[in-house]
Formats: sequence, structure tokens, C-alpha cells
Amino acid sequence: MADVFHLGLTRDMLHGATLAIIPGDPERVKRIAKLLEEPQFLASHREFTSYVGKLDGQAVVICSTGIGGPSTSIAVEELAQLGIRTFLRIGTTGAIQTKVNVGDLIVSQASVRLDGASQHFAPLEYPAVADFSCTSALVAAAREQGVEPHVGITASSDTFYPGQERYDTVSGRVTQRFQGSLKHWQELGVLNYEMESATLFTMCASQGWRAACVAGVIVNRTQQEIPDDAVIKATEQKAVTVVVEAARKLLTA
Ligand SMILES: O=P(O)(O)O[C@H]1O[C@H](CO)[C@@H](O)[C@H]1O
Ligand SMILES: O=c1cc[nH]c(=O)[nH]1
Repeated sequence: MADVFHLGLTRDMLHGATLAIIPGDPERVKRIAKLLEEPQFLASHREFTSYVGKLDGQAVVICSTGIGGPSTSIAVEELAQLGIRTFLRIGTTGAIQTKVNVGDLIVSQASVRLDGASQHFAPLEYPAVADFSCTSALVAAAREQGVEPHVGITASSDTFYPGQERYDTVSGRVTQRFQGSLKHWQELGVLNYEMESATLFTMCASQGWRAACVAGVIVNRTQQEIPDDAVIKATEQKAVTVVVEAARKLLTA
């Protein structure tokens, strides 16, 4: 029987791992696992697919979070119940600054809390901030791959469409709160939109766990809306390599 409600995992299955790599997309889990030693499929329930493997002999878990804060909060809580204390998110993202190109990587230092789930962990005044050592490991790992990541603030939204001020919907409607918000975030220096980091950072910082986030830029909202499949694949792979090498650094530090 599983030790936790949703993930279908027991503590024994994790082989003592304290670090997890957490993509949003379940399909990405296997691609990450291929870069580990002795990768082993663990479970697949709902949006949560998990593998365990090793980096330099130390156990690492990979578990998808699904899209958005609520499912991320479940994955992170249940992984923490099983002993995980460091969470490295690897995602995809839409940039909103002209200086950021499709194919670039963004490491989030902190996130604007446009989600709901983070408010179930700490009040809105509390910052959604990444762990410094994990963030530094992501930046160092990227540089070692010859990639200079953008490091800065991310807007983390519960919704892909209105919360990220997309008008290309059936109704074409964006509620008042978000009308003009993309421009406002641009002016405030926000780099990008994604959907999980605010929940992840808030729940981890407020409970003494470490979290960081690297994301591959698959669209730039100042240029185009629909991403190219080949670009998605290549960009994701770049971010996957960086997150695995960052995990290795943190495990051997
Ligand atoms: O590629 P993932 O990790 O899922 O991340 C991004 O992609 C999804 C939206 O398409 C959201 O989850 C967003 O945060
Ligand atoms: O624009 C984008 C692209 C990926 N993920 C998001 O949340 N937004």
C-alpha cells in the first residue's frame, strides 16, 4: 500500500532520496530519467508520474506536478512526507521581455503570486522566493553548458489564458484585474509567465524546504503565440540537462 494519498509511492521506493526534480509535464519525466544512473519507473497516477535514479551514486526522484498550483502543492507535500527537502522545477515558459529569445533559459529568483494555492500556505505579503543555493546551482550548471540564463522575476499564474492576459480565447474576454497586466509586469521588469513557481516557492520557503526553478522559453509574447514543436523539444532538453547537472552539484556540495 502507498504511504501517501496521490503519488502511489512508499518511502522505501525513494531509496533515501532527499532531492526531487519536478517537471510539470508527465512526458518529461522519462526524458529526465534517461540522464540518471539506474533509472527506475515508480508510479503513474493522475498527473503524477515518478521515477527514481541516481546521480554519482545518490538517489534522486523525478515526479511530475501537472499544471498549476493545486496539483503542484500535492506533489510537493507528498514528496516532503516521503523525505524530500529540495525541489528543482524544470518547466516551459512564455517570455514577456523583448530581450529574452525563444530557446533561452530563465531561472526564477522569485515569483509574482498570481496563483491561489500559495495563499493556502502564507499570506500575500510573504514573498514567493527561491532558495539561493539551488538557484546558484542552476545558474552555474547553465553556464557550464555554455548557456547564460536570464535570472529574475517570474509571474506565476493560475490560468494560462486570462491570468497571462491572452485574448485568443472563445470569449476573447480578460477579466478587469488582468487587463493591461502584461504591460504592467513588463514595466516592472518581470521576465516571464509560468504556472507553478509561486506555489512551489511559497510552500517551500515557509516550511524550510529548498526550491528553485529553471524554464525553457518556448514563446515570446511580444513576438508570437503558438510555439514551434522542434523549438519546444530542443529548449526543454537544454533545461533538462541544466536541472540534472544542478542536482548533481547540490548532491555533491
Ligand atoms: O512545461 P510545464 O512544466 O508544464 O510549465 C508550463 O507549461 C504549462 C502551460 O502550458 C504550465 O504548467 C506552465 O507552467
Ligand atoms: O506562455 C506560456 C508558455 C508556457 N507556459 C506558460 O504558462 N505560459
